[in-house]
Amino acid sequence: MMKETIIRLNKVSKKYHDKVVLSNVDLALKHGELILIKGDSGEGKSTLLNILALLEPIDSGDIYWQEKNISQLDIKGKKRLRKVNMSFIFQDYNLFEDLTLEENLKVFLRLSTNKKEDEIEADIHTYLKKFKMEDRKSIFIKLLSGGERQRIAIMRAFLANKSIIFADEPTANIDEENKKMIVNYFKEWKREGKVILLVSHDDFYDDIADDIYRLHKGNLSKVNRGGVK
Ligand SMILES: Nc1ncnc2c1ncn2[C@@H]1O[C@H](COP(=O)(O)OP(=O)(O)OP(=O)(O)O)[C@@H](O)[C@H]1O
Repeated sequence: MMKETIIRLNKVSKKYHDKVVLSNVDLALKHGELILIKGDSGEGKSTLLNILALLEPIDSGDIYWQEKNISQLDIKGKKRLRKVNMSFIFQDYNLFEDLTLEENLKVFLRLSTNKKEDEIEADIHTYLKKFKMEDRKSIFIKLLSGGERQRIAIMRAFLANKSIIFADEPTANIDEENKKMIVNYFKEWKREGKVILLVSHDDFYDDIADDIYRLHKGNLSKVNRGGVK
């Protein structure tokens, strides 16, 4: 079965001042796929992620949403697409330090979804259990470890239940055992038809990636994996 494309970049270029960060980049994100982006520091991985997330304007090229050209969409329209369809796992977590874990999840869901209060409560309960964090729910975020925060950031993206997940080095602080757990969640997301765009140096994800790309000097090239997926 052909996988449906959600978002696609066509010959997208971007520079900051004189520095070319992306040069004629083509990339399609399809339902049920995990795409891994690698590249040295400063090569433009976050810029690429931000462009796909409609957070960063482009200099030239086109962006298609379900094969409709949205390059000219205004900020409001982009924001709407983002709110309905996209969630993020960032390196700095963006958690509220002075709220408890449970309060964090509630505030997040109120802001990022249109779920009703009883749905929010039920979902939080389910996911706290799933991520084995029920016993941490009343603890202030500032008292939790780096690994726990990272798991919470990932749990939050699950809870938001959007079709595209953008993750920038999501497991930098996580031990092997928890990494395996996270990888299993990514697999579950793929099975549900979600798209995951992952920026990571970690070879840990190579096996579950449908495609791996390397960004270098503005060019995005597919890594040849010798036919093995
Ligand atoms: N808003 C901006 N204004 C000017 N230059 C920028 C801006 N954002 C990024 N850059 C520059 O563009 C280049 C690519 O940055 P980007 O953050 O996308 O790289 P990266 O591959 O994600 O790096 P890292 O792995 O270190 O996070 C860098 O040289 C950076 O300094």
